[in-house]
Amino acid sequence: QALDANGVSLDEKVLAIERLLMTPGTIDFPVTPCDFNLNSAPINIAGDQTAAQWVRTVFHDFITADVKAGTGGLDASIGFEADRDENLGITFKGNSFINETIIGFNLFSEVYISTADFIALGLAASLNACDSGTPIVRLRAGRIDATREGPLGVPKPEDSLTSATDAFAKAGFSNTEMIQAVACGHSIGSVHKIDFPQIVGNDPTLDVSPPGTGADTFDSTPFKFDNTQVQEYLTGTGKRGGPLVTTQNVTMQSDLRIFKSDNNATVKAMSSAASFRNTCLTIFAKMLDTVPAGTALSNPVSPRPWITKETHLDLSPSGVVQYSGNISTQSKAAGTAPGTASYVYLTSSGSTAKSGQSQAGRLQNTNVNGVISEPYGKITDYSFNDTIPAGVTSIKIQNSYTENINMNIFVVPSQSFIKQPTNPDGSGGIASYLVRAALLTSLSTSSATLTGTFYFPSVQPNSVAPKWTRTTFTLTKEKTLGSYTIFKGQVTEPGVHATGTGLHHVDVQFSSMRSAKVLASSFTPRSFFGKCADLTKC
Ligand code: HEM
Repeated sequence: QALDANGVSLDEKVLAIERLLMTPGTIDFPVTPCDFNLNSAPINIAGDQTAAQWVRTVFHDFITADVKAGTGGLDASIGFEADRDENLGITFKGNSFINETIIGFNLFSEVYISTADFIALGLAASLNACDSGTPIVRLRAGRIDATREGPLGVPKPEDSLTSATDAFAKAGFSNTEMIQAVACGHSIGSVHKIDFPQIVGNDPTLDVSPPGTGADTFDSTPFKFDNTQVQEYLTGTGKRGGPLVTTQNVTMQSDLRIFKSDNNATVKAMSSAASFRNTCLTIFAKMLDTVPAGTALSNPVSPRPWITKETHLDLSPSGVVQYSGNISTQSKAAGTAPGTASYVYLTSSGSTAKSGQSQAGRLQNTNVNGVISEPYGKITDYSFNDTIPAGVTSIKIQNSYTENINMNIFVVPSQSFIKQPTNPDGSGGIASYLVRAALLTSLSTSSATLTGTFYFPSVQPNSVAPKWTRTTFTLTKEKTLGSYTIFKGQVTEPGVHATGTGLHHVDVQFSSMRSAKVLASSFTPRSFFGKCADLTKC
C-alpha cells in the first residue's frame, strides 16, 4: 500500500481509528456524556460543551473548501486560523474553542491519525455520545493536514443569505444541503454571550437553559443530537429555533434567514426523528468527505468485529521469535464474546504453521465519566503471547481478522531502551532512544546497515496541531542471535514535543524491506522499551 508523506498507509490509519473507537475512555472520554466539558468548568458554569465544539470545528474547517479548484475542505487548516473573527469561540478558560479541540485530540495523537482525521473522528465520537441510537456517521480515514492557513470565508451570523449560500456553493453544497447542514449542526450546543453579546443578552430566551451560563441553547435538548430544534422552530414552542432565529437583532438572525429561504420546505422534510437522523448522517458524511483534490480516503471505518489493539514481535535472549499483543472484540458486530480467542499463524502459501489460543477475555470497563459508553456494545480484550516458527507471514484471528507479520526484519523492544532526562522543573526533557533490530542473517550482507525512522510530533508555528517529523538514523551490526543479526542505533528526539501526550513510533528498513512500527514513548506505560540512564551500558 502507498505510504503518505509521514510514511503511513491507509490500512494503518483505519486500524488506529478502530482501536480508539474500541477503547472506552479514549476518544469518547472528552465528549461523554454529551454535556461534558474537557477543558474548563462544568457546563452549568461555563456553557462550554466539548461535543458541540468538536462538531462546530468540522464546519469551520470544511466550509472554506473550493471544490472547483480542488483546494481546502477538511484538512486541519483551521488549526492556523483560531484567531480569526470568523472563528470566534472563547471558552471559559479564555482559549479558542479550536485550540481546545485540537489539544483534546492531541491526547490521543500518533502518526497514524492526522489532525484532519481527528476532526472527522471527533464528529463521530460526539454523535455516538449525543445520540446513542446513531449508527456511526460514514467515517473514512486518510485526510492530509494542511501546513498553513486556508482562505477566509466561514459565514458569520451577520452575513447575508447570499454570502452564506455562496460559501456553501463554493464548498459543493446546494441551498438545500446548506439548510440541512445548519439544522443538523445546531441540534446541540449554544450561542455564548462572551462571543456574541449582540445576540445573547437582548433576547427573552437568554439563559433559559441551563440558567446562569451566559449560553443560550439552540433548543430545549442541547445535550441530545435530535430533531428538537427543527420542531421547536416549526411549531414556535420551546426555544423557537434558538438565538439565531429569535434574536431581536435582525441582522444576526442567520438560522431564520437560512431556514425560511425555501419557505421552510427543507426543515419541514426533516422534522421527524428518523428523517432528521438520516438527513444529518448523509450531510455530515458529505462534510467529512470534502477534502482537497488528490486525497485518497479509505473505505468507511466501522470497527470490525475482531481487531488487534496492539501486536509486536520480539526476540528472546536465546534467539526465539515471540509474537504477542492484544486482541479485541465488540458485541455489537461480533455477538457475545467467547471465553478465549482462537487464531492461526499462516505462511505465505496460506498453510497453517501453528494454532493458538489467547488468555481469557477481559471485559473492558465502559463507564466513562460516570455513564456507560457502549456505541459498539461490550468490548472484550484478550492478550496472547506465542513463540512462532520461521516462515510465518500473518496471523488470522477468529477466522475473521488477518494481520501481516514481518519476521524478516523487526525492532526488538525487549532489547531497546529510552533515556529520559528530567528537566530541572521535574518534567521530562528531550529523550534519546537506543534501538535494536533484528534482520534474518540469510537476508543480510556483510556491509549491511539498517535505516531507522523515528516518528515524532513536533511543534509547528501558529497551530497547536502536531507536525509529524521523521528523523532517520543508522543501525550497525552488533551481534548474531539465532538466525538473526542484531543491529543497534541511537536517535534523539528532534526537539520539543507538541502540546499533549502523543505517542512516538520507530521502524527500521533494509533495502526495500521495512519492519512494522513499534511504540516507543517515554511517558506511556504502553511502551515496550526499557528505561536506561546511560545508553552506552544498556
Ligand atoms: C451559515 C452557517 C452558520 C452560521 C452563521 C453559524 C453560526 C453559529 C454561531 C454564531 C454559533 C455560536 C458560537 C458561540 O457562541 O460559541 C454557532 C454555534 C454552533 N454551530 Fe454554527 N453556524 C453555521 C453553520 C453551522 C454548521 C453547518 C454546523 C455543523 C457542523 C454548525 C455547528 C455549530 C455547533 C455545534 C455550535 C455550538 C457550539 C458550542 O456550543 O460551543 N454550525 N454557530
